[in-house]
Amino acid sequence: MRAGTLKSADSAVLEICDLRYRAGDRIILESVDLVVNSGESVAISGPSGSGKSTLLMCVLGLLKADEGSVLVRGERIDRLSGRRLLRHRRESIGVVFQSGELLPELVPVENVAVAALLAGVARAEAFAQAEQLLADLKVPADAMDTGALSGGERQRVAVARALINKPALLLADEPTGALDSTSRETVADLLYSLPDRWNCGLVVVTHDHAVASRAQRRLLLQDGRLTPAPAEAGVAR
Ligand SMILES: Nc1ncnc2c1ncn2[C@@H]1O[C@H](COP(=O)(O)OP(=O)(O)OP(=O)(O)O)[C@@H](O)[C@H]1O
Repeated sequence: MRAGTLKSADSAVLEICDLRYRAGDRIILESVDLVVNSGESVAISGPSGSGKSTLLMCVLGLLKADEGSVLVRGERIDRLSGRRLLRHRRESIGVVFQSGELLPELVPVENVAVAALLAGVARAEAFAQAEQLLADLKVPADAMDTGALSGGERQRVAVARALINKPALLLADEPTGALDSTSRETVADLLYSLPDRWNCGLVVVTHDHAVASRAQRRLLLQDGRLTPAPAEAGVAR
């Protein structure tokens, strides 16, 4: 067993145990517990400032919590740093942000392939995989720059980029926040189809009740704790 690896349930891709995070004298995460299995979708809602992005940053290993543990695919990501952290993140986690974080002057296939290239995949293979994914997600691969695509198309490119390294865990932070209602539906359809199709675990942070309600489990982050969301959670901002 490698250092920092604990034996965990076979299907658990994310295990957070008693996570506590404090910023100055303010407690952001009081005690957060969460297990996400492969093939499962979880939506997290909560008031603005409740710590949702902080929680995702802890899962990515970008913020170190004061106490508690975060295992991604059985490995203590909270104990990794430097290249080992980078590699575990690249190999295990895909991320979709609201803004897409794409380079507008590149065509979609370049934006997607770059994530595979960074993970060490050979150029021809990276481009072939990117083209396949974009065809699967019905986005033109190289007809125009990414910046010229619609918001929904750009978000599908962002999903393709998050998927290209076949992550066990997919994190989406407000993935539909910048979209109109039609594109929102399309992107939500796509995201929620992924746990089944790719057998990944999906965590969606969203204020959108309609998007949250499609997850298998809906949770509310409030007062530093995750609890099952009441029916109306996700509306509050
Ligand atoms: N280094 C820091 N020092 C002080 N406060 C911080 C620090 N980092 C984060 N915070 C505070 O922690 C709180 C949680 O922020 P976070 O972005 O995680 O909330 P959020 O639930 O994602 O909010 P939103 O829904 O508005 O995106 C905020 O009040 C933020 O100002």
